[in-house]
Amino acid sequence: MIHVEHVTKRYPGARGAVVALPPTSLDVRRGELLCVAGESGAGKSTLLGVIGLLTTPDAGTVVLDGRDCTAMSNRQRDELRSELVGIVPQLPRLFPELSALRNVELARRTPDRVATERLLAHVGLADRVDHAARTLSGGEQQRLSLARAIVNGPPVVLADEPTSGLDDRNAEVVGTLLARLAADGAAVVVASHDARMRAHATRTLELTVRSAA
Ligand SMILES: Nc1ncnc2c1ncn2[C@@H]1O[C@H](COP(=O)(O)OP(=O)(O)OP(=O)(O)O)[C@@H](O)[C@H]1O
Repeated sequence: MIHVEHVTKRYPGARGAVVALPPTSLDVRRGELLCVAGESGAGKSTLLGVIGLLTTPDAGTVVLDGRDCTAMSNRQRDELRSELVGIVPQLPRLFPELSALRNVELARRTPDRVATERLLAHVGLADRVDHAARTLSGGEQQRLSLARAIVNGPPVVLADEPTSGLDDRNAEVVGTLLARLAADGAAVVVASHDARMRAHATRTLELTVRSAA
């Protein structure tokens, strides 16, 4: 489902180029949960951005569901992303004044209140359906963010540090939900240096900080 070959990314810096992502290759099939680990600055978020077609690599190839994204226009990339990819950002991006239900319904391609309530129950928010997002706890907001990302059943799910700042109970809930998505047939990639998240992975890829040559 995800094929990444020799992608790299650098940014210009005051003291020479910054290596945001060293040459990286990976394959993730449906049913797998890959944990991308590595110290701060190793390129985990950059790699997720490249896979999610938000960041264009300097070199290398990204193929999603058999479709080579290398030469795609921004519009084609946007369309493919909305068709295939669900992204759980590091910090939940929610509409704070809107209810949990509205937050998910706005992300849904075809409105379906009953299905949204079922999804919210699935992520443990059955009793928070009508609560404004801003009134939810950090763990609840993270689960709501996950619900938004998966509402259209994307075959590719990318999550950036989904357990950071969560207590053990919420971290376990989020890790279990992501593992279940993989078991149900998604290709899941999680950027995390959290051992609690790594415990749910079928595989781990360790990135290391590189300095520009
Ligand atoms: N837009 C950008 N412009 C300049 N430098 C960037 C940009 N994005 C990332 N970088 C640099 O690239 C490197 C990798 O960043 P990235 O956010 O991918 O690391 P990370 O492994 O996700 O780190 P963390 O665990 O702290 O979130 C860092 O040195 C970062 O400062």
